[in-house]
Amino acid sequence: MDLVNSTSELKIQDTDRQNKREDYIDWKDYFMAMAFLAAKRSKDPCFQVGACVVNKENKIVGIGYNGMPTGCNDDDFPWGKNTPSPLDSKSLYVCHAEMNAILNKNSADVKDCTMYVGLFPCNECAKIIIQSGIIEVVYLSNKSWDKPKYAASRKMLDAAGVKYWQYIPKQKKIEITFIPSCSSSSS
Ligand SMILES: Nc1ccn([C@H]2C[C@H](O)[C@@H](COP(=O)(O)O)O2)c(=O)n1
Ligand SMILES: [Zn+2]
Repeated sequence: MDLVNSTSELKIQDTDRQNKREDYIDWKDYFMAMAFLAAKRSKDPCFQVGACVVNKENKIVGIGYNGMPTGCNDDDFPWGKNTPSPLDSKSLYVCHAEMNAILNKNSADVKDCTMYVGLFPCNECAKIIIQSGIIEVVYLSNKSWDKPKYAASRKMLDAAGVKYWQYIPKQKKIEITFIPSCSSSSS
């Protein structure tokens, strides 16, 4: 790029920086993205699920992902499924993302909060969601919708008046680059 072009490009960028950014992510994409980022911590080889609990002031009060309970070493406990012995199957051990997000809360309680989660909650998580006072669940995928545990989950959430709805993100992808933006505005 020659000097003239790069100077005019800089001028355009400087003018842009006088105004508020318009391409920031909205709250819902932000909270769902936080759930997806948390999921990246999961060691599950098949499903990485994350959940993010948000209060009425749009503050995150809990975040979690699916993983082995504290003290149960990820390398010693099984990650397989449908094993000859059920004792060797992850499902008896893994704490679901929803449960972890609620238990990890940094507030006194999660009453009247909304949960953002990558997968629709199972029946066990629905019980914990209801008992914790969460009033809304926003989920992205409902891949196992017809399985009994998800039907039971809906039945309980409906009875308890917990609202749930599928979120369609505004953007397909949110990229994180570990390079500061506005780095050329040195003066
Ligand atoms: N809403 C959900 C659903 C599943 N998980 C976790 C639990 C396992 O690590 C994995 C797959 O579960 P499966 O369908 O095989 O019982 O995903 C979760 O955290 N939250
Ligand atoms: Zn669950």
